[in-house]
Parts: sequence; structure tokens; C-alpha cells
Amino acid sequence: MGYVERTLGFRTRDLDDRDLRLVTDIVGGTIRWRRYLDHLIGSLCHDESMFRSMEPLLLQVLRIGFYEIVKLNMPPYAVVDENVKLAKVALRPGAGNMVNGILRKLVLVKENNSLPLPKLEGDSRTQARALATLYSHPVWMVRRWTKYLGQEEAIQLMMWNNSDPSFSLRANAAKGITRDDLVMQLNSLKVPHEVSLHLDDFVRVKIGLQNVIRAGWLKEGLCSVQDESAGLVVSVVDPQPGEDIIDCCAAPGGKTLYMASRLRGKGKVHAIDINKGRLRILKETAKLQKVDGVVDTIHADLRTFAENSPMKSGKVLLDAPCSGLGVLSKICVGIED
Ligand SMILES: C[S@@+](CC[C@H](N)C(=O)[O-])C[C@H]1O[C@@H](n2cnc3c(N)ncnc32)[C@H](O)[C@@H]1O
Repeated sequence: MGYVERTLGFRTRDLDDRDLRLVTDIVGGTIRWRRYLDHLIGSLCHDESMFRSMEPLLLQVLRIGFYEIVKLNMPPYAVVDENVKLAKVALRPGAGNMVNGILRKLVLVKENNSLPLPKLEGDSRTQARALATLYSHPVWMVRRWTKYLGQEEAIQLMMWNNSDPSFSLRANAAKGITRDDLVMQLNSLKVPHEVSLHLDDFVRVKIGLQNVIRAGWLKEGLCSVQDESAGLVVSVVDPQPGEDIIDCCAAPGGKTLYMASRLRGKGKVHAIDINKGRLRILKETAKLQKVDGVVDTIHADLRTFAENSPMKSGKVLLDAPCSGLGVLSKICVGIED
């Protein structure tokens, strides 16, 4: 699920759809582009020490203003006005003057097409540092991707990471929900969507996830947020009613639950995981999604599990821990060096 949406939670309940999307975008965008924004803010401060010693809240207000002007291309003077007000309310009147001064400098350099950004030149280390700023990624990541993929592909990957993520929803067949039901619900919520080209139960959603959350469909287990890529893995396993399947690194259960729903009440998915807390989430979600009858959770370390347990199955899924770098656009974290 979108981490930003989840973090904002109830604080946004009084906003209309348009404002909600804007807030979500600003929060996600300022986190994603932090390195880039901080570089610009630092460059437009009088000196390095002014930037280094800036109060966190003031820096945050500036990041919002910079993001709105540079990345969202919002009307600059409205942005200055709003963020000056914000600084005055959040901090004190004097902070408004400072925000005013720095944002106006930004408006000027942007209008003159002279944003103080690093040039892509020099040795590979210098270029990596420039790319890290331009695309707001840690230097080590830029160096690793440039080495393995080449500069062009590394840039494409970083642009993808910083783009707005899209999500997929899976209709929960175990609760009698078809994709058509899900589409009808999305239509009634006015959430733009398109059906998956690859998976019968999936619908793609770019914006409006908050509306789905508010409608309670996720809480009631009628559908779940699941990547199509995860769904495709399950398609390869192709669970059939009556089968016994072992899911070796199962929690929090995205693939287990989809496999379970495809068993149509007959068979078992044996869900093994070393992490008790994550396994508990899996168990609770299985109940919510009405597949608990075909899910058997096993708290165990896979490295020793096989020695003590003679479990056999024709189908075994191993979704081992990974770096998580493939889902950066979705989890929207500030990635540090
Ligand atoms: C990539 S996640 C699995 C995601 C899951 N398949 C899904 O679709 O939601 C990897 C999981 O492996 C588990 N894990 C790591 N080492 C393990 C071990 N030695 N034995 C069992 N599970 C392990 C972690 O606790 C984590 O939940």
C-alpha cells in the first residue's frame, strides 16, 4: 500500500479529492527529491553554515516551496505567499521573511533558466555525485547502477524510481468478489483505473487509492493492494484446487494469500517465515480475506526447517529477502548515502 497514504492517514480526512492528491504528491515528492531540493536550497543560502544550521521545520517549509516551484511548476508567487504564511504559523514571523527571501531567489533563477545544478563532467566519481544530486539518489547507488547498467540506463532507472507510482488492486475471489465488481466500485468512487492486461483479478490504479481506502474495501478484505509482478509469480505457480503448496518465505503474505484464493477452498498453502510478527499479519489477513481455512502458518527458520520436517510438495515458492530497490518508487523513502 502507498506508504505516504498510510502515513497521512486520518489527517487528510477532511480534504476533497483534489487537495488530497496534492498533499500526497507534495509529501511524496519532497521526500523523493530531498537531495536535489537540499542542493538547490543550500546553493541559494548565503553560505554553507546557514544551510547546515537551519532549523528542521524551516528547512521542511523550504523543501515544500522548492518542490512546488521546480517540480510541480505551480504559480511561483502563490507558492511564495503560502509558504511564507506556513513558516509564520509553524515557526514565527521572522521565519516568514527568510522563506520569502530564499523562495524569491529561486523564482528568479528559475525564470532565468539558471538553476544552480551540478554539471555532468569530470571523473566517474564526480559524475556520480552530480547524477546523485540531479536524480536525488545516494552516490553508492548511482555508482553501482552506472557500473552494471551504464549511465543511460541508470538515469532511466532513477527517473522511474522518482516517478509517481501506480498500484494494482486484486479482487478477492475468496470473498466472492470478481474484477467486474471491483471495476463497478471504482467507477462509483470515480477512481480512474484500467484492467490488467495480464491477470484476470487485477485492476491498475494510478490515483485515488485514498478513496478506495476510505470506502473500506481493503479493511473488509474485499480486495487488496498487490503488484501485478507479485501476481505473475503466482500465475507461474498456477495453484489448483486440492494442491498442497509450500511458500518458503511467506510473510507478510501477498503471494500466499493470492495462491490461497486460487485454491477455491480446497488444498493448503503452508506459509513458512522466520519473522513471528510478519507471520501474525499474514494470519490475520488470511482470516480477513476468508482464506484462513487453506493457509497453514509455520514459524520456522527455513535453513533448518527441512532437517526436522518431512514436508513434501510438488510446488514450492521461495521468495527470498531482497534489497527492495525495485520498489523504491512505491515505498517513497528518503534514500540516504
Ligand atoms: C521478500 S519477503 C517475502 C514476501 C512475501 N513472499 C510476500 O509475497 O508477501 C522475505 C521474507 O523472508 C523471511 N525470511 C528471511 N529469512 C528467513 C529464513 N531463514 N527462514 C524463513 N523465512 C525467512 C523474512 O522474514 C521475510 O518475511
